[in-house]
Amino acid sequence: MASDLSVIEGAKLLMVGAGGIGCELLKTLALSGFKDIHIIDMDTIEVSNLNRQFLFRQSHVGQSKAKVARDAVVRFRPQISITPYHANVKDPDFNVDFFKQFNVVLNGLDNLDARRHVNRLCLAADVPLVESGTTGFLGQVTVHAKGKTECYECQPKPSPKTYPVCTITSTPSKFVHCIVWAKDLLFAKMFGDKNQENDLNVRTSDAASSSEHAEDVFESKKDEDIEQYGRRIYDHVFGYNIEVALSNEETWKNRNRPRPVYVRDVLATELIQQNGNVDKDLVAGDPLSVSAMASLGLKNPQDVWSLMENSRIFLEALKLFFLKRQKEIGNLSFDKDDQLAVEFVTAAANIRAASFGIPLHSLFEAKGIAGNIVHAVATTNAIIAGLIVIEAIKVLRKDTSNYRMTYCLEHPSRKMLLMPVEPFEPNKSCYVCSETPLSLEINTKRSKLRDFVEKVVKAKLGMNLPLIMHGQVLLYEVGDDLDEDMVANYEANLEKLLSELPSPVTGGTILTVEDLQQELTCNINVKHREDFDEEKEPDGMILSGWTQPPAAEKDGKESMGNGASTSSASQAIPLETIGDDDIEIVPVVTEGVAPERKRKLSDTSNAVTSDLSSVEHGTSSKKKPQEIDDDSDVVMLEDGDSGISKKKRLR
Ligand SMILES: Nc1ncnc2c1ncn2[C@@H]1O[C@H](COP(=O)(O)OP(=O)(O)OP(=O)(O)O)[C@@H](O)[C@H]1O
Ligand SMILES: [Zn+2]
Repeated sequence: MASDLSVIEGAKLLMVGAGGIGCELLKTLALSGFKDIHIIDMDTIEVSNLNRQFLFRQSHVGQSKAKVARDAVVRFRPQISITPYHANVKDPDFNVDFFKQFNVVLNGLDNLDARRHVNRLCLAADVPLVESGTTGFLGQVTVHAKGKTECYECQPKPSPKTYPVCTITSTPSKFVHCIVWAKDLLFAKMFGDKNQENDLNVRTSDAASSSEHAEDVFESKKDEDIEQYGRRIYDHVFGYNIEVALSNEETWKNRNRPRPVYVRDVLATELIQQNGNVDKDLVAGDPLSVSAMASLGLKNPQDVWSLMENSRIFLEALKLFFLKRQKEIGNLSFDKDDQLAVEFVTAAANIRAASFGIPLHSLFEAKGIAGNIVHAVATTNAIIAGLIVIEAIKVLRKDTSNYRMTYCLEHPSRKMLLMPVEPFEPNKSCYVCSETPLSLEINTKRSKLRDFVEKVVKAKLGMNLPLIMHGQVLLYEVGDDLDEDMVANYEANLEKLLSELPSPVTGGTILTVEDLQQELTCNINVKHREDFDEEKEPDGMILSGWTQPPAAEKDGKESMGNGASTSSASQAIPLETIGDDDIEIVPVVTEGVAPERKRKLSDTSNAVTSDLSSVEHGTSSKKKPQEIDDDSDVVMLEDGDSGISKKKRLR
C-alpha cells in the first residue's frame, strides 16, 4: 500500500466552506502535507467570525473567505497550491466534471441545502465525501463513498422544530414562543413580503374576522406620523389583540390569563413624545449601523431591559426602520446580524413575554434564540477538522474497512469523548443514491404544477435546476439556454392544474424529475387523492417512499421512522444545519394534542446528544450514549493494543 505521505502529496482535494471548520481544516491539511487544495466559499468575512476563524483578521472584514484563507496559509506554506473560489457551490460551473477532478471532497458547511447538493454531485462524480458539522461542544464527521457507505441523504434529516400555531399566536408559555411570534409573525408582517401568508392575527375563536380587520391595521393612515403609527401598532398587538384573546374564556380555563399592555400604561407622556434621538450615533450610509439601543443610550446587550425600556426600543426600532431603512421594507427577512432587526424582535418578544408573565431576556440571549445560535466552540471545530483529515487519508488509501463516523460528545460516554462508529451500508430505499421511486398523494384536479415544483421538487427533493417529464413530454424545465417560447410555455404550465396539463397528470401517472446539474433522476408515482386535512397536511400533498423521521426530541425515544432502513447511524442531526430556518410554525387540530417541540439553547444540545444514539444499530428505540445498556445492539470500538480500534458488537 502506498505510504501516507505519497497519497497525501499526490491528492487533489476540494474543500467546501471556509468558515469555522474550514479554517481549521485548511490549516491541518496544509500542516499534514497536502499540496493541492481547492476551496469554495460564497461568504465574505464578518467581524463575528474573527473569534474562531483564526485565518482572518479585522483588516479582512468584507473580503472573500476562500481567498483570504488561501493567502493566510500560503504565507506559512508557500509551496502549496491553493485555489480559492468566492462562489456558491450550487453555481452551475461546479458541475459533475468539476467534481471529478478531485480525489476526495471535504465539507465544512453550515446548511442542509448545500450539503445535499454536494452529496449529489459527489455521487454523480463518484468522488468520496467527508461530511462534518459542529454545534457548541458537539460534532460529527461522516464518510460517504458511493456504493460502499450510506450517502448523506440515506436517512432523511429530522424536520425543523415546529410549534403549533396556537401556541405562538395565542398561548405562549416560554420565551422562545415569544421570539418566534416576534420574528416570524410580527417582524415578517411589518417589514417582510406583504404577500406572504401570515398568522399574526389568527386566533382560535375569530380567525376570519380578525384577519380581515388586521389588513388595515398594519397600513399607516394618511394623516398619521410615524410616532403615532408605532404607538397604534403597539396598542394593537400588545393591547387590543390580547383583549380579544382574553374574551375567549375557554382558552384561559387552565392557563394564566395574559395582561393587555398599552403604550399609555408603560410610558409617561413626555417619554412617548421624546423617545430616542434618531440622528445621534448614526453612521451615514450604512443601514446596518442604525440602532435603537444607540439612539436611546442603552449600551449593554447583556442587560435585561424593563418593560418600559423594551417599549421604548420597540417604538424607536420601528421608527428607525421607517425613517432610515424605508427602501428595504417589504423585502426584509430576519437576520441575526441585523442589529435593528434583533432590537425590534427582542423588544417585541419581551413585551409579549411581560404580558404573558414569562421572564424577560437580554438582547444577547434573545439574539441567540432568534438566530438559533449555539455559540461555536473553536476547539470542537479543531477536533472535527483533525478527524476529517484522518478520514480523508483513509479514503485516499482506499482503506475502506477502517472508515469511521466519529461523534464528538459533550460528556464522556464509556470514558470516551470521541465515539467512533462503523459506517452503514447504503439505504436501498434512498431516492438519492439508490434512485428508488417515490409516491406522491395529491389532488391532481386542484393542485397546480407550481405547487408540485415548489413544495415537492424544490423544498422536499432539494433540486436546483429541475426538469419534469411525463413520458416523452417535457412539462417544465429551468435553464439559461431556453428560448423565449419555451420559457413562456413552462410559465403557463406552472399555472395549470396537474390534470389539465398538455399531458395530463392523474392517478397512476409516473412523473420523472431530473436535476441536470446534480445528475439526479427521480421517478414519482402519482396517486390522486381528493381530500387532505388542512391542519395536519397543510401542503395538500404527501410524498412518501423515503420517510421523514420524527423530529429528534420527544424524550429521545421515538422510532426511527424509516422501517426499511438498515441503520440509524446517520440519524445524527447534521449539526451545523441547526441554522437559519429551522423553526417552523405548524397548524394543529387540537391545541395541546400535537407534541410541542422544545426550543431552548440547551435543548438543541440535548436533541443532538440524544441523536447520538446513532451508536445504536438497527433498533427502533433511541437512547443517549450515556444510557446504552450492555445488551443493546451497539457497534462500538475499543482501544486495542495495536493502537487501531477493533470493532466490537455489543450484544
Ligand atoms: N452554498 C454554499 N456555497 C459556498 N459556501 C457556502 C455555502 N453555504 C455555506 N457556505 C459556507 O460555509 C461556511 C460555514 O461556516 P460556519 O459554519 O463557520 O458559518 P459562518 O457563517 O462563518 O459563521 P456563523 O454562521 O456562526 O456566523 C460559511 O463560510 C459559508 O459561507
Ligand atoms: Zn443515499
